[in-house]
Amino acid sequence: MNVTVSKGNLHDFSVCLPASKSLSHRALIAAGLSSTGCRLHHVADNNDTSATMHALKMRGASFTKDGEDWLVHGCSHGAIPAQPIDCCESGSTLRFLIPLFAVQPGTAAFTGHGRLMQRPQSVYADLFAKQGLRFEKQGDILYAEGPLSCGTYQAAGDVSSQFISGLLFALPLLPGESRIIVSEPFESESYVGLTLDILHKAGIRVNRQGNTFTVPGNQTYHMPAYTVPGDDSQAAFFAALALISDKDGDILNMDHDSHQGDHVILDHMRAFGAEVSEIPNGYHIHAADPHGAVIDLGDCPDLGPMEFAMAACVRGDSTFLHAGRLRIKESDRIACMKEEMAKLGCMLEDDGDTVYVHGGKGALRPSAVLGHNDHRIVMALSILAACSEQPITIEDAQAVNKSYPDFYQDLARTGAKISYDH
Ligand SMILES: O=C(O)C1=C[C@@H](OP(=O)(O)O)[C@@H](O)[C@H](O)C1
Ligand SMILES: C=C(OP(=O)(O)O)C(=O)O
Repeated sequence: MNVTVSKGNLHDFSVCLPASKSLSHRALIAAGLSSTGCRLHHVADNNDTSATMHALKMRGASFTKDGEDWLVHGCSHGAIPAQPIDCCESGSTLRFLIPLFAVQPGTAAFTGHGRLMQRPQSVYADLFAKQGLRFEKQGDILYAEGPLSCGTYQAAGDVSSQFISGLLFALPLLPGESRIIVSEPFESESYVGLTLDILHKAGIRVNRQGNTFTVPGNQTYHMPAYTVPGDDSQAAFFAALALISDKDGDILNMDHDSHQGDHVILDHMRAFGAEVSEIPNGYHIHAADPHGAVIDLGDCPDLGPMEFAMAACVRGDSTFLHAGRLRIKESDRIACMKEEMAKLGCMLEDDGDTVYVHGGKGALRPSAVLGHNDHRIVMALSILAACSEQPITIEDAQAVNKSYPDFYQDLARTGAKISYDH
């Protein structure tokens, strides 16, 4: 699908964020492991969370829709399906579920689409090899053998926190105590915090001392009823729109007490010269004095694409530190943003782990841009287009379905002009 976006009648706006994708995955998993049954409210409905639900069904959980809620009946030790488990394009689904299917004997097969099966699995590859278990990719199928043993798991912290979250979900189901020791730098650490929050709600005990997580075995999940909060990662798009377009934006369904690492978007917005104030159920963003900033993306990589684009439109240059892992997401988010922003006349340079964006861009050069099948690239480019007098066409725009299927409906409520070419 191609979508053409321009400024149209852009005005002050109010947008209500969808439910958090990260917390939805976690709540679905904790519920899918609870045999006591559980009601989940406001679960994010997108391709990634559907992949997690589908995989949990293959493991033996059942999900029934009751109005807006999901009623979940789970099981702690599920079946290993004969068919490959299709994780679609979701890194979270694949990395959270590999160890869960490996708590029992047998070999589970996983597959995926887009770039998923090329994204790194080195942390699990090493851990499975140490236990003499098969962990092997043949074409687009990954085979992972169980049973994992209790004991000590040494895991690199600089590839993806999703490996640590995956182990934290699975190790409580093993018969004895385990320890995970994460090496520095421990990047995207806040996401492990979200996993611990959900485990705690589900009655699972984990003792954390620094980078060492001690997990008693033989535990049982009891996920209580839970409402998934709004998605702070998605706030970046509309906060950036407010800053670049000089329209005031109310961003609703954003928890004031959020533990999501991407809540830091509010601090980033202040660093870029926005005034941010608390309002009931969210935040008000006002572009006071937009200018460049120095931003650390180590704990919040998903904010990168939108912030690169925003940085091009403000006065002065910006620097993004610890950005290297953006290369191993749904696309190489540094190379893709560089390529697409160049088409619009914006300049991004990179040097290893650091990205530099030259600010001060006035009118964007009208051009068709590619979304590279990456939802965050598509949404970042669409926000730039919504600030442009000239229409800009974004190709591959259906990628928004990965995390935010209603993105264009919400963008249309800001007054931006949007047309679709299916
Ligand atoms: O645990 C999670 O929900 C996620 C962790 C992050 O990945 P990394 O840990 O690989 O950075 C983030 O980029 C991803 O979108 C969601
Ligand atoms: C990287 C992302 O998700 P995942 O790793 O789950 O595919 C994302 O949502 O930007």
